[in-house]
Amino acid sequence: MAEVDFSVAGSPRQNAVKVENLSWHVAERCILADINLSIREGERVAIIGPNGAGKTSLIKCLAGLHKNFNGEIELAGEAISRLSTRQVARRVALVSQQQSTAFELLTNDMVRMGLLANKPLLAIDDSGDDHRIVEALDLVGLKHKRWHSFNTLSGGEQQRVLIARSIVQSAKILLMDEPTNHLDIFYQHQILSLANELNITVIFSIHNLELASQYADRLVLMQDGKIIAQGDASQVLTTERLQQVFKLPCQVESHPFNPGKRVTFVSGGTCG
Ligand SMILES: Nc1ncnc2c1ncn2[C@@H]1O[C@H](COP(=O)(O)OP(=O)(O)OP(=O)(O)O)[C@@H](O)[C@H]1O
Repeated sequence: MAEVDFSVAGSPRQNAVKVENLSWHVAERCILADINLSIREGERVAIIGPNGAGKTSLIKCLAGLHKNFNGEIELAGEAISRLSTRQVARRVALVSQQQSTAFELLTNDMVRMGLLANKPLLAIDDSGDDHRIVEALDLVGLKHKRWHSFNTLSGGEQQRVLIARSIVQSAKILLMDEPTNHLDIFYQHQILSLANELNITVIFSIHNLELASQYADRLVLMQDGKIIAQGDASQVLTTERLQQVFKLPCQVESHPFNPGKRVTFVSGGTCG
């Protein structure tokens, strides 16, 4: 299958992320191969693809969680392999799939963790820190839950707290691994709009192709650990390609209410 070229003519913005010839193996198994990707500052990129395609693995590589990869990953022009954990945390915030904590942490504690990218672990909070936590919680509409136990919040509220954490972290790249999982339709839209309103680079993996096309400037389609297409929704979400990747007959149309695509799969059918 031919790879769709993606280029932005005359863009003055520098790359937030540049990935060259990335591969990642576990034991003898190749999980990611031949990954090449350049993401501009402020771009919103959705990583899509079937189960096991390598979306989470790629996001973890970009977050600095997998260190034993081959190839090169640059964050704002610096090779990730030359950055300390704290330096990576100053560049990248990660919202991973919603998880309860083993400890009884308060919402405030979860958000406060974002401050640690920029200050020593045992440093005492000053009034500026306090203000930033409140401001971030206010932005995600959860100031009133500041002193509640994180584990008692709903899935959507927990995701918003993790976004508040990334706001106080002040990273210029937000990575989100399936941020809409377990969320109702309202919160799915709310989380993705909120992320886009931050005006930073946002890279998220997602199964819902319509949300991907609605909220991302660019889609990156993965299959079997490789990028098989990237570009805007019209370039990537073609009937032929989706049928080949998802093994179901489908129809792709312009969405009637937003600039994205409407994709309908026919259940029970077989394809490819
Ligand atoms: N640490 C690991 N050790 C061994 N295999 C792994 C590891 N991490 C990922 N894999 C394997 O790599 C493949 C890709 O996994 P990954 O979680 O990246 O896919 P994904 O596209 O995010 O899938 P999903 O849509 O199901 O979340 C899977 O087959 C998975 O089992």
